[in-house]
Amino acid sequence: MSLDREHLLRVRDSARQLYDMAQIDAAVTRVADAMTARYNDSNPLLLTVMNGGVVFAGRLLTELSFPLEIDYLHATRYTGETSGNDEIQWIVTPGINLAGRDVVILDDILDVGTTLLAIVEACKAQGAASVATAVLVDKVHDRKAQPGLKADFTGVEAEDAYLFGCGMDYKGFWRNAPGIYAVEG
Ligand SMILES: O=P(O)(O)OC[C@H]1O[C@H](OP(=O)(O)OP(=O)(O)O)[C@H](O)[C@@H]1O
Ligand code: HPA
Repeated sequence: MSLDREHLLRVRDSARQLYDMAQIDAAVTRVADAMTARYNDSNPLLLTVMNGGVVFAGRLLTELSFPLEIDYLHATRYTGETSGNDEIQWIVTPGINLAGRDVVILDDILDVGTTLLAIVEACKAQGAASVATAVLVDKVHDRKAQPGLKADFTGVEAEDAYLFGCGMDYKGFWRNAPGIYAVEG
């Protein structure tokens, strides 16, 4: 999507930083430690949800020192907008056979949770032995798809604002922003 450059710069410059990269890296290390405690004796398959999961996955993977495989999928329900559709759209499904595997889904954000729930169900339907979820950010509000819905591994919690940075986009941009930012106004 191409958007007015001035608008994009204004959104970035007026945003409020909620977490800087030092705080993000500390959170990623906590997630890595918790995943190590659970998967140290197995060889899970880590599935990154593109596009948003790319930064989280990149920073997490080198902190894990047990045998693992990676693959990715691309599912979206926001498609460059700031509010989502009820149905998720599958663009790429995992290339590796999930049957009998311990699968861990990696994504940037658990917002309503519709996306993660659909992906978990799809992995179970393909015969995964177990399916866990890991997100960099859990947005705190009472609109979760299921009451009390949580990921198995969570980096940080964030307030109920539209967020960007560390993989999360504002209308397709600023996934590259270093840290987590709340759009103002
Ligand atoms: O919990 P939910 O309310 O379902 O929202 C979370 C999902 O929304 C974003 O993906 P998006 O559809 O924007 O695709 P993207 O990864 O390409 O940004 C994000 O990466 C999560 O996958
Ligand atoms: O706050 C958000 N920011 C970016 N992507 C998202 N996908 C769901 N919620 C968000």
